[in-house]
Amino acid sequence: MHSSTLFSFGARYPNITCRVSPPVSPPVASLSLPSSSPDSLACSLQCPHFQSCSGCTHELNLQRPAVVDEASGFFKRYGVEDFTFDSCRLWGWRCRAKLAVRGTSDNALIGLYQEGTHSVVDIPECKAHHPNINAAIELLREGIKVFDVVPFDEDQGTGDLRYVQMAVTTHSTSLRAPERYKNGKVQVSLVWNSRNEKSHNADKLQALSSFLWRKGGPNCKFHLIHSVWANFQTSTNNIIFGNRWRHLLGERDFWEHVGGIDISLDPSSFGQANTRAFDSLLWKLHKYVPGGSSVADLYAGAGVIGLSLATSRKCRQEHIFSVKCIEVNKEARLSFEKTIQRLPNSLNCSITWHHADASVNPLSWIIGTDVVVVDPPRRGLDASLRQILESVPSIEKRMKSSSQSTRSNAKEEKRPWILRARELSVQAGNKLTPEENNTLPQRLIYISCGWESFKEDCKSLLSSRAWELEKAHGFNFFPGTDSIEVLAVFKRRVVMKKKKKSGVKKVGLKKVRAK
Ligand SMILES: C[S@@+](CC[C@H](N)C(=O)[O-])C[C@H]1O[C@@H](n2cnc3c(N)ncnc32)[C@H](O)[C@@H]1O
Repeated sequence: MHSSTLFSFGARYPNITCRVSPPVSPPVASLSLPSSSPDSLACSLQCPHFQSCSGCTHELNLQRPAVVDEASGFFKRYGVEDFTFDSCRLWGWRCRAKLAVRGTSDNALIGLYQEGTHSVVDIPECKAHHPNINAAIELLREGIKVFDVVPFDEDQGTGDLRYVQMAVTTHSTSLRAPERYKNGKVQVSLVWNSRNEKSHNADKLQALSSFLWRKGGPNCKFHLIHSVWANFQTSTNNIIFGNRWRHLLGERDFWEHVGGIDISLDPSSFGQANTRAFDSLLWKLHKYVPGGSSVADLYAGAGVIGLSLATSRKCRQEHIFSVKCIEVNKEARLSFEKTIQRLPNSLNCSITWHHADASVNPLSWIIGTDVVVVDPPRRGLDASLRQILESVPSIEKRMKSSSQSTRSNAKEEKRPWILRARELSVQAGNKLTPEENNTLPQRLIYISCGWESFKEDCKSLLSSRAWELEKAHGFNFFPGTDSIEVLAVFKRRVVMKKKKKSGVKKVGLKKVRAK
């Protein structure tokens, strides 16, 4: 029997309830719905901006993007028969949005680019956004008008406000659990077209942020705004954020609760847009990391995956666990440092975060671990890391045959990038970093938001014969698109030892016979 998931969403959304049966058995393909079936209409986007906005590409069957069938077939070919897909929340799932601000102060356009253009489409009724993001956008629009804030003009490089990032926190322990999601509060980051807060248009920035706080802050009937930040960016390229951030109003720290831990996310660090789906993925992930493992979390961001694993119950029972997080964006360190302050004191585990590029000498990060978790950007694994993962059996063989341990090599480490990464590391947990040993991972967990690059990486890893696929799960991280998040579990391939040709015995036998 299939278990069912019930979806519904609040007042601003079409009053639709959609019942979905996750395909466990019979196989996924046989459960796919024809595109015109009543179910596919029931789970349709119903967004007035569909087609003009580039955010969503698929209007029907939100509960089951077409790529799920492809993924199911792909995994089946590689031996995983029981691929599962978690449909998650279908509307109002996006808790983090970066939106361009263009047009005029009287008629500001706040939204995404039209596909293939630099024309911004206003999306006040976006069905993917958490409803409070839409409410905050309306407040912002009003403020832009009242204070004559000039939206950015890309051609001229003029104007005040370039982009806005809206991030929703649903972590409010003063509310009952079912109330928390819909009462999420919005952290607003205004990307201001100036070098700093002393520029000529700074008074408008102050006025706009005070307006947002006055109209949406804690003294309002509905407390909508969590905080207001400014980011200063004057560059002419397409990079959204500049390097300078200023906290203007409201709470400085932004907390969310996923995978069993409170996580702090600064506006400058990477955060998953679909908070609830990410939570489901993390709980599933816990199952695949045995207690007592040493884990490398590569492409770690603020270390959410590694820290969630470190606090999983298994770890606390077994008391031997280490987690190394490797991340190239140094801004994420601050969020990691705040998050570890809320971890349980009793955590008997070594946890480190390293500011490093996982593609540079990747062996140094995976050596001494049992489990490697990778969560790369959409483009997939860096080639150097993939090659090292594929060479794990031969490296292991070489290490076994060599009497010199890599640990003694590590003592004399002189490579500047490794030394720099060690200097910039942060340590947490009651345990000191365990002595490095020469173990190499037995399990690889690949979390992917880029299906096409994942397929290539997966085929390459499997054809190296170092790994085999054990399990695979999909999560509906981006309803309205044909993208999914994949959690794939690989284990080291067991190489059957060839039977020794018993040459000597045969010779012996022959000899016996000869006698
Ligand atoms: C998809 S995000 C995942 C972040 C984190 N695992 C999470 O769920 O919050 C990918 C992360 O990889 C980082 N990254 C990209 N290239 C990297 C590299 N070569 N080495 C280390 N980190 C990298 C990015 O800065 C980003 O934080």
